[in-house]
Amino acid sequence: MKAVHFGAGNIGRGFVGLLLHEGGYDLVFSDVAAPLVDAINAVSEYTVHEVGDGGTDKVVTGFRALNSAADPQAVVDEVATANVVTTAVGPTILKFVAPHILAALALRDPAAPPLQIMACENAINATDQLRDEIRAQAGDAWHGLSARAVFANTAVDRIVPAQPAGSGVDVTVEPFYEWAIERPPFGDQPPTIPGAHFVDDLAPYIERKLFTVNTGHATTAYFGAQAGVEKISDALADPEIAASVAAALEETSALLVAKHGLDAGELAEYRATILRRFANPALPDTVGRVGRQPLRKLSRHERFIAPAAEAAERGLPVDGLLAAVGAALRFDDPEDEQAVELQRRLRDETPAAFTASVTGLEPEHPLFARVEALVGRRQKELGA
Ligand SMILES: NC(=O)C1=CN([C@@H]2O[C@H](COP(=O)(O)OP(=O)(O)OC[C@H]3O[C@@H](n4cnc5c(N)ncnc54)[C@H](O)[C@@H]3O)[C@@H](O)[C@H]2O)C=CC1
Ligand SMILES: O=P(O)(O)OC[C@H]1O[C@](O)(CO)[C@@H](O)[C@@H]1O
Repeated sequence: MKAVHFGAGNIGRGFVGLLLHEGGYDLVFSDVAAPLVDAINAVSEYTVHEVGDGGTDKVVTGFRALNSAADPQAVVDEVATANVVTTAVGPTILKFVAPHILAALALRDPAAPPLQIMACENAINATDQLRDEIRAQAGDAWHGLSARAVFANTAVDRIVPAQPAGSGVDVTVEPFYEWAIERPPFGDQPPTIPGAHFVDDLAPYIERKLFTVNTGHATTAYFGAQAGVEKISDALADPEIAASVAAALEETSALLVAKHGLDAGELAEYRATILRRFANPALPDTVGRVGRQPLRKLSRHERFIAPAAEAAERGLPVDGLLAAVGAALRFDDPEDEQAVELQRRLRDETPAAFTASVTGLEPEHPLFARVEALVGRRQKELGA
C-alpha cells in the first residue's frame, strides 16, 4: 500500500506521516522546499519525539520525498498508483496541489480502487475545498474522472511546534493526537490507519476541534503577543490571559452545546485537557507560530468569526470571543506577511470596509457593528 503526502512540514512528518507509516503504508512525501526534500532523502529513518507526560519516541521508516516544483511528473506518477493521498500544506495551498492530483487521476487505471483523498488542514471541510478545486480545474473532463477518487473530510489535532534549528528531519511533538475522518465516502473499504477514528458525521468533531483547540490556542497567542510574552506555555501561566482564554472557550462550548447537542460536562473536560496541552512546558511553542496568518484566522469560516457569528445569531454571549478578535487586531509580527498586511489594512481601510473584507460579515449581521467598533478602536491606537 502506498500513500502520497503533500507537505512534509511539521504536521506532515510529525503526525500524518507517522500514522500512515504505522498503518503499513509506504510513504512518499511531496514538497516544494528543496532542502527539506534533500534532507528527507538523505536519511532512512526519522524520529518523532513526543515531549511531556507520557511521551515516547517513535521511529518512521519506509519513506522517500519528491520535489513537486522541480519534477511534477514524478509526483503525478506516484499519485496515479497510490492508495491514499493526504495533504498538510495549509488551506490556501490546496489549489496548487490540485493540478498534480488531477493529472494523476487522468493517468490512473480506471479499474483500480478509487484513490482515497484526505486534506489534513485546520479548516472546515478542507477536503471538499480540494475536491472543488480539482473539479473546477478539470472542467468537463471531471465526468470521466470523478469515479477514480473518493474524498473524505478530516479533523486533525496534534501540536507540532516549529522545529529547533539542527533537528534535521526529526520532529518534536506533544504526546496527544486525534485524527477523525468521515467514514461514509469510503463505503466498506476505509483506509487502514489504526491511529485514526472514522465517524459518520464529521461536523461536530471538526467544529469542536477548531472552535476549542484552535480558538483557544490562537486566543492565547494573541493575548500573549499583546503582553510581550514569547512562549505559549508562559502566556497561559498569566492568570489574566488564562481568564481571557477561558472566557472565549466557554462561549464556543455554549455554541457547540446549542448547535450539536454536545454534552456540557464533556466539553468542560475537553477544555481542561486542551489547556493542559497548551501549558506543556516541554513544548517549544511560540505566540508567533500559533498566531501566524491572522487574516486567515479572522476570516468568516474560521475559529473566531464563525463561532461568534453563530453565537450572536442565537443570542448567546460573545464578549470573550470579541475580546480575542480585539487582541488579534493588535498582532503585529514583522516576520508574518499576513500580520504586516493586517496592520497596513487597518491603517488604510475604513472600519466598515475592513470588517466586511477581512471577516466576511454582512453589514446587517448582528456581529458586524461590534467588530467594526473594535476595528475603529484599533485604528485610534494606531493613530490612523
Ligand atoms: N503544526 C500543527 O500543530 C498543526 C498544523 N495543522 C495544519 O497542517 C497544515 C500544515 O501546517 P504545518 O505542518 O504546521 O506547516 P509547515 O509550514 O511546517 O508545513 C507545510 C509544508 O508544506 C510545504 N508546501 C508548501 N507549498 C506546497 C506545495 N505546493 N506542495 C507541497 N508542499 C508544499 C511547505 O514547504 C512545508 O514543508 C496547516 O493547514 C495547519 O493548519 C493542523 C493541526 C496541527
Ligand atoms: O495553521 P494553524 O491553523 O495555526 O495550525 C496550527 C494549529 O493547529 C494546532 O496544532 C492544533 O491542532 C495548534 O498547534 C496550532 O495552533
